[in-house]
Amino acid sequence: MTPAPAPTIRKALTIAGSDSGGGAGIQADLKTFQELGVYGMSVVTAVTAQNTLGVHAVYPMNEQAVQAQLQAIGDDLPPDAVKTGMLVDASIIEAAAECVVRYGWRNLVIDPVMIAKGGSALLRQEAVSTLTNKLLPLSALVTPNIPEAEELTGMSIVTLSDREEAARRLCQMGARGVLLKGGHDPSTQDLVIDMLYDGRSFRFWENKRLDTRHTHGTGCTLSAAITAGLARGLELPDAVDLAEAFIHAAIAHSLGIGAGQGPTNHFAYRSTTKQ
Ligand SMILES: Nc1ncnc2c1ncn2[C@@H]1O[C@H](COP(=O)(O)OP(=O)(O)O)[C@@H](O)[C@H]1O
Ligand SMILES: Cc1ncc(COP(=O)(O)OP(=O)(O)O)c(N)n1
Repeated sequence: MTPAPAPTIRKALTIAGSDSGGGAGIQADLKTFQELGVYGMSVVTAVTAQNTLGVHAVYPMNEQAVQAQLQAIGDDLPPDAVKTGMLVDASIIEAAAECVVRYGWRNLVIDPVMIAKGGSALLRQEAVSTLTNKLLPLSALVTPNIPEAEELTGMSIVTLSDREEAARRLCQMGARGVLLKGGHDPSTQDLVIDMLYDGRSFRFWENKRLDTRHTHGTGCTLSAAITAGLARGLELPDAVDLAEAFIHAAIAHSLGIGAGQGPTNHFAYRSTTKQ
């Protein structure tokens, strides 16, 4: 009997910080990749001592350690899609940008992580301009929440037309696409509205706003699910569709662990959806 052909293994890389509590960062990304059938790889930029009560300490990796991890991936395991999360400082952003160019990595999703929900800084303020100048122009998609979009564009975002203007500006700054997330918008009380702009048109995803405190790592999980979709060969709107379903299930069926703001449930999508 002829053996069945080997399945194509799709690979995704996350360049991000470690969350010891497992709800955000590298851990959330790898769980999401695994759940969506993509082989996950990681470049660790920092180790955080973190749980559902907050970020207790941050230990950045040195630049050489980050470069060595990037090179190890680039020389042997070309990813089909790449996402970035906590990038700490300008030197790490530059190392990541340099490898994206050197190895020709496509499907780059930037989650411009700046401040954890508890208020801890995950990116140095002076590194924001390096992110916009060096990494943004290489991206297929940037996924800011509203405060991050305000920081990146320098404009305040209150209305829906502000959101559209911010997305246009981010594309003018070099991003190919923008997913502006609505979790932080107080004006939509019963709904969360995420908006995709591809440089030409807008598309909206409206979901019921779930009444839960367990939303730690939602941004990481959403961007990792989009990255997994792109690695699997989906077009951007279809990858966002998949990721929206994944994050909504993960929040709706949260695990309820920890005394504070707990993680989402990365198993929920698989266990509630016919695959
Ligand atoms: N209470 C909620 N109910 C349902 N979806 C939510 C809720 N909070 C956030 N989301 C979704 O989680 C994702 C992350 O949103 P957001 O909170 O804006 O970003 P971040 O986690 O980066 O701060 C988005 O897809 C958003 O729609
Ligand atoms: C190591 C690490 N990376 C990113 C975050 C931020 O996660 P995010 O999904 O944006 O939101 P919160 O987890 O802050 O609620 C993090 N906390 N740690």
